[in-house]
Amino acid sequence: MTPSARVQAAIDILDAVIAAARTQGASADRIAADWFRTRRFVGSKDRRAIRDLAWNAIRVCGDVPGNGRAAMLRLAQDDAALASLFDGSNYGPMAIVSGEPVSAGGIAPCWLEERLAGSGLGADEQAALLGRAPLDLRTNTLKTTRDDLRASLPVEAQVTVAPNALRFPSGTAAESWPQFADGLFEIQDTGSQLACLALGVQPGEAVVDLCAGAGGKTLALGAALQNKGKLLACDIDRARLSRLPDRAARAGALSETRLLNPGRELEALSDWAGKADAVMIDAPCSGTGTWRRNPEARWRLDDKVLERYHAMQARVLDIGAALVRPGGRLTYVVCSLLDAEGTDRIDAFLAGNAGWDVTLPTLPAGAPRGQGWRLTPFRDGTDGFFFATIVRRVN
Ligand SMILES: C[S@@+](CC[C@H](N)C(=O)[O-])C[C@H]1O[C@@H](n2cnc3c(N)ncnc32)[C@H](O)[C@@H]1O
Repeated sequence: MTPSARVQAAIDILDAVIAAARTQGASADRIAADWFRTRRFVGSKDRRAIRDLAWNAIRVCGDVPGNGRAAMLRLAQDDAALASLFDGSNYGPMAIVSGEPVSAGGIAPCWLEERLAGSGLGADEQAALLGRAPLDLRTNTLKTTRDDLRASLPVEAQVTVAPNALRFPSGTAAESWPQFADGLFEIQDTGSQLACLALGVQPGEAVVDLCAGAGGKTLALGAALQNKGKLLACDIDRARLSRLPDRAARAGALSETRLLNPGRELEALSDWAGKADAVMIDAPCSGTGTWRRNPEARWRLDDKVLERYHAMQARVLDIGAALVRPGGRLTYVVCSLLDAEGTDRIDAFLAGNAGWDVTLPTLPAGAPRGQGWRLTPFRDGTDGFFFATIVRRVN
């Protein structure tokens, strides 16, 4: 493909991403994957270049752009080489017309930038939300050690502050390595690994991962249990949860999965009521802490969407709390840095439920925020997370 044709391809993908953002349709990742699947003639170098162009354009447009061309023109404003590719050549974008619409820049829609600022995130912190994330993996300590894994890998790795983490440049194809097929590691951000450590799981405990999804955190909890004890992974999403058993088998992690009926979750969990030593609640959230990976997610948010998340967060907290034994604990996690989804949810829970105490984790990164702990891309070099651990009093 010519460089100009790559730009037009990125504009076409952007048009689809923008339409999907307006209608809560497919994610940008999904859209790009579908686009490339139906154009097998596009080689891997072209794919990478097209994707980089589209994602960079998404990053520089704070609010939903009018269309893909206006978004790409925003990127081209600070990049003369890119602007010169608007040359009207075959398969390339039409030449730039003076005065044509260019999307506004920014970190996020204005209302959302205000909420981030109100949640204690200054300009540097906000800008870092849109950086490029490295690729982190978690050594599966059920099968190997971090040092042995590191020595066996084809690419040089850095260690991070999480005890089992290794870090590689963005775009590293770690899932193609044989060590992945052998279950020696999982792809997991350092922040997510630290959030799992906050639950302090010990071998022999009875642990529930209430919002397990496809099991990213479940597998880390299973490794902490050393397969001694009980681990139950639940979710209301059949498709996500159904991916867990194969992953657990590859990792050699013992866990039971249980699909919950939305609105009737506790009926299916009656055997666990008041019995769990530890409950992980990786709650559904806006994902403001993962914009490095999904920058278009900020175009999908509005107050209604946020309110839906708040209701879901309150609900999973109530369900999880009902499972904790006296003296047991619960860690509430969101990959969002908005206080409304983090410390405010814990405040609301504690205001409505007597008999719980907050405990702060001891971790090698992050800092206290309200009733919990916060990790940020700018300060900690991880995805953005808030988590809080609360302990149920014995009487
Ligand atoms: C942030 S995702 C979990 C990601 C997963 N823990 C991981 O580490 O990959 C939140 C999950 O909560 C689930 N969820 C939402 N409401 C729920 C409910 N009432 N009970 C259980 N799971 C729920 C969603 O289906 C979604 O999979």
